[in-house]
Amino acid sequence: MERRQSETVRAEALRMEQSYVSMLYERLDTVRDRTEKALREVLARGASGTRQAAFEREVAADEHARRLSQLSAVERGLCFGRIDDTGGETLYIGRIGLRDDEHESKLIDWRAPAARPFYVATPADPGPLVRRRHLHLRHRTVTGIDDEVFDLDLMSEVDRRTLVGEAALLASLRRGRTGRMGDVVATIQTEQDRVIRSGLPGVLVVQGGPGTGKTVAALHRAAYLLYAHRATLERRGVLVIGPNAMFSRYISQVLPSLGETEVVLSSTGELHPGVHATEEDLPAAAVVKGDLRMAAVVEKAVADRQRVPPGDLEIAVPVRTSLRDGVEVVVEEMTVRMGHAACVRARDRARSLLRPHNLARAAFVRQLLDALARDEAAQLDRPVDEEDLRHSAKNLWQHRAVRDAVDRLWPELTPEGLIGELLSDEELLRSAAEPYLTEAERAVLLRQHDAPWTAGDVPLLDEAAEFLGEDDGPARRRERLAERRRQAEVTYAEGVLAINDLGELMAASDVADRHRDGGPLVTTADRAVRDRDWAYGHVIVDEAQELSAMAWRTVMRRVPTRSLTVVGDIAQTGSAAGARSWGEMLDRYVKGRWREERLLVNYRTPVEIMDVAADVLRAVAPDQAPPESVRYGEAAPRAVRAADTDLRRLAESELRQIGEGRLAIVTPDARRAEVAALFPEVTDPLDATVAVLTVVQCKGLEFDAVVVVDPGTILGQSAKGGQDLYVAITRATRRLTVVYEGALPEMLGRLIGSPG
Ligand SMILES: Nc1ncnc2c1ncn2[C@@H]1O[C@H](COP(=O)(O)OP(=O)(O)OP(=O)(O)O)[C@@H](O)[C@H]1O
Repeated sequence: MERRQSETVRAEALRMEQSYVSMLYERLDTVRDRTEKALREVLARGASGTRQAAFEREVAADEHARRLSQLSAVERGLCFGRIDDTGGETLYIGRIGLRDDEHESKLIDWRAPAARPFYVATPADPGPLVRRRHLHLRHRTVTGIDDEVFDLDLMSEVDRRTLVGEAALLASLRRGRTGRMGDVVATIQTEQDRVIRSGLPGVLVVQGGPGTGKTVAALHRAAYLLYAHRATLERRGVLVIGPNAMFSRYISQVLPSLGETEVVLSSTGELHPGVHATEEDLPAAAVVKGDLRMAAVVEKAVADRQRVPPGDLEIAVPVRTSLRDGVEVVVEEMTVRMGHAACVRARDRARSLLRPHNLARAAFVRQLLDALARDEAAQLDRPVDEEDLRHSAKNLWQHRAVRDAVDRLWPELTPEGLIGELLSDEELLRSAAEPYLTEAERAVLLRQHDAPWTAGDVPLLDEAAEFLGEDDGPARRRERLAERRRQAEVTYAEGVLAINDLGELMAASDVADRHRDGGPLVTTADRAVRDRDWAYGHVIVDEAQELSAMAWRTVMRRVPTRSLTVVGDIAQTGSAAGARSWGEMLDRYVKGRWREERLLVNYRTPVEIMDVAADVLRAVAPDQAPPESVRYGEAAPRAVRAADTDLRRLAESELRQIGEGRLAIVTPDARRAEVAALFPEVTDPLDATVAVLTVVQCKGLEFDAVVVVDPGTILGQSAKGGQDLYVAITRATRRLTVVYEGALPEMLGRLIGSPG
């Protein structure tokens, strides 16, 4: 009887919520229709008219198009929560804010201050709330509700619980993995909310064990910051740096699902425009490349390319040429000279300008040509007035031999050219590195000329770019011209915005950038990725424990304001050049000015699997505490002997167990190819049902079931092998199998009951 009554109450509540949610979707449709209509009208106005009219049309079209894509992005799960407070007020929380025609608020954006109680109320500290309700939607239908009633009389029973919306959270955690991270806007937890809404300025470090939602919280933080500081961030942009391109793809859908499409996702191997470094260095090379001494090595490598000849500079140049059969041939040559001491002076003077190498080159060339022209005039017994000298210098510059000589002495260099040659030429490397690196350290850097770029090369390329500067040739001139044109557009845009009273809503420079020359629209994100010197408004670094000291220099250059979110786990550091503490990497830049938030709850890995991981952590990093899991799993983790195991069969049976989910097989680096060959159908690991990955590759990802192959070799493959095993084990959301060779490592003893 009582049960039937509560079912009736529930059905009534569902009906009520459905009617509210239907109203919200109707409203969304209306706003979408209006925006679409406005866009169509603007486009229908055609391309004719004054420059101002064309400009206004472009601005309006772009704004409508952006709004439209945002409105489409929020279709799924538009509204997910409701709060009722002690004053009798009810608010609905959703992906965006919606108002009715009377301007009354119908849906609160999750990022608005008014939505905050939804995320921070706990039974122990409910704030003004009497109830929090989670709404579950399938398409536009309300399929369920979860209530938490903050009834003070019941507090003693529940006040130990700190999970927000526990039922909704657990339902979300139990879902099978899709290969792409999803947003968690409906179930953000209080400790994560603190991270997400922490202020924009300064450096926030988010330290937390595996599965504590560091990545997902950092991405929601990006969306929050864009909402709360749109004026600042839309112009300068937000950059999210992950460990590799696969990780960037893994997280790529979170921000669009929150209606934010303009955040730049990059990886440490892609921070230097034009280079996509996918390879990893061996640990010994990674350590040397990541060391700050490499900045001095690169500086010396540049200085080494500013040469003087061992004696006088002598260049044979044609004096007379004639045409034979239409081909110009040299009939007389002369040798023009510049004394050794003068060469040294020219080099030192060019260096003393303290300009980057490619920019100082012009000064060196000028002095060289001047000296050669004087010598030429003296030999030909010509008078030397300034005008003549300029003329003969210009003539000399036309000669191939002169240009070749200059290129030998002070070549125009690209970062790729400089670093590529430095690392593959024993002599260049010895000269640049001898003062700073030992012979053994130099030896590990040396590699083949055509070796692919590694992630560890990228900070070196970036460093080189600093010392080389852009060349002052045609590219630079084009750039200056473009900048002047841009300035003119900004002035023009300011005028247009003032006339139309839009000045407060849009920055003229943004408008000018997006509508310049009627060419393709250029977003902040587009411009930022292409520009090495771009200064972002905020940078989020994920898996930040892996960055070397040199990589931090590269990151810091991208954000002169030092507004950063640094996300990672010191206990998971796998790179030999990575961080042992946050202070070690950050104090150099922001000593005493970085703040830390800790995330302590693991939402990914069930208790039974986390117990195994905790044993590993205790053995390899006893000073680090593992996070606490929020739920129990469905199957006990197990260990099986490799000798008794057919990996393909094991994979098939795991896949049967997890149904729709995904399986990862994590192998030692040296065994990946051999294991991957057993699963030839695997293409993109993110889309495959079976992904065969090394530990580096699986970092940051998660899978319903994980098979760890040969843990003994993983443990031994580097000084951080223990951390690697910890990472591998904590990728599992439901099932873990360890396939071991010989004896099971002692730290995994729990898997077969007793150690040994
Ligand atoms: N509040 C939440 N609601 C629902 N799911 C959550 C929540 N927080 C985290 N998760 C889920 O937990 C899993 C782990 O999150 P995430 O990958 O962000 O953790 P992490 O701390 O970055 O882990 P790692 O250090 O191992 O890479 C993800 O599936 C994420 O969606």
